Amino acid sequence: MGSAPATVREIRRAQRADGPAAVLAIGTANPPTSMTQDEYPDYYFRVTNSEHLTELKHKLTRICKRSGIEKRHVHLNEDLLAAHPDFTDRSLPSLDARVDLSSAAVPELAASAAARAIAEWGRPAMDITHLVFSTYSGFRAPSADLRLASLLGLRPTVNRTILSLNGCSGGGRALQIAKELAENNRGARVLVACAELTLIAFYGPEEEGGLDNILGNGIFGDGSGAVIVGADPVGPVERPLFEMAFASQTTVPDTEDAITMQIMKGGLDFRVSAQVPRLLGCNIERCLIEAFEELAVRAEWNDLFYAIHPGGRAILDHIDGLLGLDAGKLAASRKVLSEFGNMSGTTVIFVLDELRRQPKDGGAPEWGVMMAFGPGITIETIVLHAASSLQQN
Ligand SMILES: CC(C)(COP(=O)(O)OP(=O)(O)OC[C@H]1O[C@@H](n2cnc3c(N)ncnc32)[C@H](O)[C@@H]1OP(=O)(O)O)[C@@H](O)C(=O)NCCC(=O)NCCSC(=O)/C=C/c1ccc(O)cc1
Repeated sequence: MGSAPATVREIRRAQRADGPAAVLAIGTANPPTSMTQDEYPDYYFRVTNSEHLTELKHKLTRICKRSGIEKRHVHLNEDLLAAHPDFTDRSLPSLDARVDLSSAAVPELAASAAARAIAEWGRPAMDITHLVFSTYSGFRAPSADLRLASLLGLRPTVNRTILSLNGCSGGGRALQIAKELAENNRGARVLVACAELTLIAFYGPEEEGGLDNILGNGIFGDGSGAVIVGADPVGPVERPLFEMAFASQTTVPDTEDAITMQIMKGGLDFRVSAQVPRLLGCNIERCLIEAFEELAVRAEWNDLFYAIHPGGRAILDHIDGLLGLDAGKLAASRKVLSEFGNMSGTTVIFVLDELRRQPKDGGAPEWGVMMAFGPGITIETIVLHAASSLQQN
């Protein structure tokens, strides 16, 4: 006589993880070419044959000086640009060539970051059950996620999801999806990969308007970040870094036009309102209050650690001021901004990586928050709990 068959509810309970999803490993990568902010305006106006647009060059110089950025990495170097001179003029139909270049380069860059994350994780790539890939630079199917799975030797049954055009909130969204997958599938190990290449949106300055393009050229850079997410870590191999205690997405009302992206024949066209730092500033604290109320955790803003997407220096300044943060609270975000610029959705993964490396003189906060912002305006919030190994580090 066998035992009574399990109910669907019992089967479902057994399928779920016991513990919360946790960040188990992080890897990052950048293209080898880098440029300092001091040299960028001369470079940009020279390679786009636009030296005569002196007012715009002065504006880009002012933005570079005020950006809080020292250097950025780019895939589209001078040699590649010489082979694709039409990229400098967005009225020309250059989209095909841009898609060719990014379809090849995005998975390669993501594979570099993911290989580092997998090496740190300590388990074979074949143990990855799910892949969530976010990019604004890929417009082809099969997509960059399939190529990445092949480059890494993932199992043929890996569950793939690709997110496109989430912009700067892409990393935050991908991590939230990974949390859901890990907590709802016992034993799941989710690889989150983000890779962003500005070559899809690079073009020369325009005499009429085009200030969004000048802003973009002053602050955006290329990079890739990868994270392994899983619940119920298998010791001693798996060492959790951050547990993901709560996640939410908020759309700021009436801000659909504040950040927009659209694919055009000449590449990706983007618009960024000068009001973005203020609009975010007005809504950040409400997201934090709601998140910590859900958890019933009493939080003083200065008692938390922060992994904030450094969309621009002015955004970090607004958040610092509105939350009344002590000096250095946003140090990880500012350091990543300084060394790499705004790498859109992937940046927040660099910030998490920086955060876990920072010295914790005299102990570190137990609770913290990751926030990323993108078109919508969308605010992705994840409340993090530092694993014990990190608090003592
Ligand atoms: C570093 C900035 C740009 C300047 O610093 P500042 O302290 O405001 O300094 P100033 O007030 O002196 O401003 C310098 C100049 O920058 C100009 N500026 C100030 N924001 C602006 C503005 N959104 N537009 C175009 N001029 C501006 C500003 O008008 C001014 O021009 P001028 O008076 O002629 O010197 C700062 O304003 C800042 O960090 N802004 C936040 C930028 C921001 O909104 N980032 C998040 C959204 S970005 C996004 O969604 C990306 C999409 C994306 C798209 C394509 C990709 O390839 C990749 C990604």
